[in-house]
Amino acid sequence: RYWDELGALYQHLLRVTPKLSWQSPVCVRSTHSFVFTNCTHGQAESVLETFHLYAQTHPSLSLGPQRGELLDEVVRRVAPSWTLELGTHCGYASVRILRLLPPTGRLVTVENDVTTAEAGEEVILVAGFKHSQFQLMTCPSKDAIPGLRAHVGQGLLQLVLMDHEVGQYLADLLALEQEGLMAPDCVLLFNNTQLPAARSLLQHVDSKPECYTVRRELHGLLELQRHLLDTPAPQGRSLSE
Ligand SMILES: C[S@@+](CC[C@H](N)C(=O)[O-])C[C@H]1O[C@@H](n2cnc3c(N)ncnc32)[C@H](O)[C@@H]1O
Repeated sequence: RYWDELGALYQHLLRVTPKLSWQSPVCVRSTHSFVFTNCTHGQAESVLETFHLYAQTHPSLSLGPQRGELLDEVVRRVAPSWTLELGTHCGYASVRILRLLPPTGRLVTVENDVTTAEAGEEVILVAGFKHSQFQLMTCPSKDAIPGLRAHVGQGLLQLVLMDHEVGQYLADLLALEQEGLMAPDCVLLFNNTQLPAARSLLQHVDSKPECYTVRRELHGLLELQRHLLDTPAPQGRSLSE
């Protein structure tokens, strides 16, 4: 029951303790090899179950089943044509998203670590998805976002999941706005918003009630709804309440 919290703490430690960062590739290789060896290839549900099995005995950076179910609910509701994920890791959330997309739905997922990106891409392919359904960009999010307009088109992102470096969330949200990438009613999910590094994002959202409504914040996963330009802002709650 505490693995999700341990995962968030582990991720936080990796960020604030550079000496520990050597453990990150070890975690990636071990996650990837466990999933690759034990799942039924071509079956997305089996890939997800194997991630869960791994997380029962190892710290994991994957979104996990609890937050994963919230993600599923959002993907089903939004049925997005274009989804952006920042922070692919071993492909757990990518697989969750891809298995629920409508037939024409596409996922762009961004991972800045080369070894991790290769592992994540292999897991997504092993789950049975094709390069025509997803694109993995291997670069920091701040470099990926400016090039996305040519790929995705203006105002077409309907779902964004930020699950990378929490301190980067606000800068990336502002960049998505500046590039005009999000649809007017785009839904945004931010993982680990309980961490202190998310404070600037939460303050920004609180200061822009005319732009964003907080739909909910559960298990550290914050869901925001961008407002349609021609409709009044729905009544949301303040994050500082
Ligand atoms: C918590 S893990 C993502 C978990 C993944 N969404 C899942 O559910 O399996 C965070 C990942 O973000 C990557 N990352 C961190 N900062 C990044 C950045 N600025 N741009 C792109 N990727 C980043 C890390 O290398 C790591 O693999």
